[in-house]
Amino acid sequence: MLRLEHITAGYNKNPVIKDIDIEFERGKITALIGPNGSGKSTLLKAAVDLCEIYEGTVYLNGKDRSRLGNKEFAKHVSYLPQSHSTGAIAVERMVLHGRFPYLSYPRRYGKKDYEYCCHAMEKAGISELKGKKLEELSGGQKQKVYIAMALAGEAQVFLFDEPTTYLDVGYQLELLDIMVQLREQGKTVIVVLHDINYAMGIADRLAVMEQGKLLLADTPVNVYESGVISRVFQVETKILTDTEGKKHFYFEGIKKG
Ligand SMILES: Nc1ncnc2c1ncn2[C@@H]1O[C@H](COP(=O)(O)OP(=O)(O)OP(=O)(O)O)[C@@H](O)[C@H]1O
Repeated sequence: MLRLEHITAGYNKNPVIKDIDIEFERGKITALIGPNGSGKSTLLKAAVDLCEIYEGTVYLNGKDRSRLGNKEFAKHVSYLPQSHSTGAIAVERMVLHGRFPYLSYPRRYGKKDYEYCCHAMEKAGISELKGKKLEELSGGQKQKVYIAMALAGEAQVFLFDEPTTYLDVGYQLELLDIMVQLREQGKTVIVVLHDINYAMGIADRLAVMEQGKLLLADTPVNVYESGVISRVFQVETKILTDTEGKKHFYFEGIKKG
């Protein structure tokens, strides 16, 4: 579906991620984890051509991304960045922007666009905010608007960069559920998460980054058993099994010595 083949990418001629080689399959959730500054966001940006690519190729369904037009690519790949600009734009208008790649000349939103937009606002729990201006919203409400914008399209691949930021715990869990639903619909989900338990809970695969390199991409259990999490985050970890047999990470403390 989406493949990064030996990608080296960064900013201002400085490579940040190096020789990243990974394929994201249809109907699977991959959680990207790693310490601050390890290159998780840059990996997502490289996939959507928002940083400089020095080596390697991004493929979507076997086609070289650089040969697909931006609009064609955006039809299939939806990207939710870590930070957003805010302005005086109304919520519904903002969510409608998620329909932009699907518009043909004369670029007017039609009935179908409003239906997708309405459904996405419902999913994100912001229907009652649709007439408000973005600048009037709280951090969490704004984040939901951007989530709705990502959901308003008809993409096959979703890239979410720390989507739980600003959200209360109830909505964090709802968002995880939305990602699981996307997987059930056969979509590809790639999500940067700092909460390892969330990542363990929903991901088919954890991809661990450190200093711009992809160390390992494997099932959550295999990643845990490899000891890599404890090493890259410099923490002592344990897996606890709850009464329903679900496994949870427990961070005992900072690694000593
Ligand atoms: N626009 C930019 N211009 C120059 N350097 C950048 C830019 N964005 C990120 N970097 C650098 O690239 C490196 C990796 O940053 P990136 O945001 O990809 O890491 P991350 O793993 O997503 O971090 P975090 O967990 O803190 O969000 C950092 O050293 C950062 O300073």
